[in-house]
Amino acid sequence: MPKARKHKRKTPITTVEASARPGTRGSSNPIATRALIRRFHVLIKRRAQLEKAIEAGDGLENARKGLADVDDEIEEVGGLSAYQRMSTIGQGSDRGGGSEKVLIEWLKELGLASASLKKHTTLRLLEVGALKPDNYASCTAWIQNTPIDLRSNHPAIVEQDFLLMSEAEHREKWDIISLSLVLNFVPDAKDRGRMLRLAHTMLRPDGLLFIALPLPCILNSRYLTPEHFAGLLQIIGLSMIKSRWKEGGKMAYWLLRKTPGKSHTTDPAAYESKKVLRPGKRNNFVILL
Ligand SMILES: C[S@@+](CC[C@H](N)C(=O)[O-])C[C@H]1O[C@@H](n2cnc3c(N)ncnc32)[C@H](O)[C@@H]1O
Repeated sequence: MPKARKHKRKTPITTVEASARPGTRGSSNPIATRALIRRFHVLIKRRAQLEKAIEAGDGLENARKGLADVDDEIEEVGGLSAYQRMSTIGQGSDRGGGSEKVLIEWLKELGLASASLKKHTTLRLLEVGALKPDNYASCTAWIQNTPIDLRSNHPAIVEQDFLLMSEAEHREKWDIISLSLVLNFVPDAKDRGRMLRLAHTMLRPDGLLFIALPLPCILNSRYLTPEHFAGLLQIIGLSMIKSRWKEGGKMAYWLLRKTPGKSHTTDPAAYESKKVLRPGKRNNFVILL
């Protein structure tokens, strides 16, 4: 466990740009929006580290003080609700629209829309990390969406932590699960791995998992490359059927199919602790089993 660092307060994000402040309707400044999103990610990661330190009894006094400081700053920047608002604004414009467009396009390409319409059935979709209740409103004839989020900002979004959903209750229940910009929000690398395994359990045989991540998570991480990520997915029992990103782009998308058996071609030990795969000035994003 790293020592609790002396907390040096940075300039509060709320002073960066007035239009990005919590309670303000929108930001016309994408730099301020991205600054808040990035700072929020740093704060929740630090928070998770401090909570672990407290649990383990490491440097208790410093860790408690650090946690109180982090909580103060999270509150100062407007908490999860400000983060969600900035995400809606920032990512929408960064991506030219929500990632649901990519998923819908792929499902249509696979013939799933027409097959469901023909059979008069709907695909059960669990949308994890839903900022809006109606992302799939154009597909209600063939998709029955259940949007969930840690913090619901609409009555139609169920307030639920995906990591706390009952495995027994949801085993093989879902046709599709969407984790769009959610794995990178989860502060702990092992919890990210747990999230993928849980999604695998909750999908019906042949079910589909959709993942969206900011491109630097795989193209500019010390610990994760596209190939390493593909190996991890294989171990969990997810085979890649579609992927999309371009050099210089902002986002990466994957569509994965639950496979019956887990792959034994890759050594799971390679995914249990982080290893530097590319040195240099890079980010630390990683997913561990
Ligand atoms: C960056 S937003 C992404 C929203 C949207 N899916 C998109 O692609 O734009 C991440 C959302 O995931 C939610 N989230 C993170 N971890 C979660 C969990 N364990 N269970 C449910 N929602 C979660 C956060 O509360 C946040 O609203």
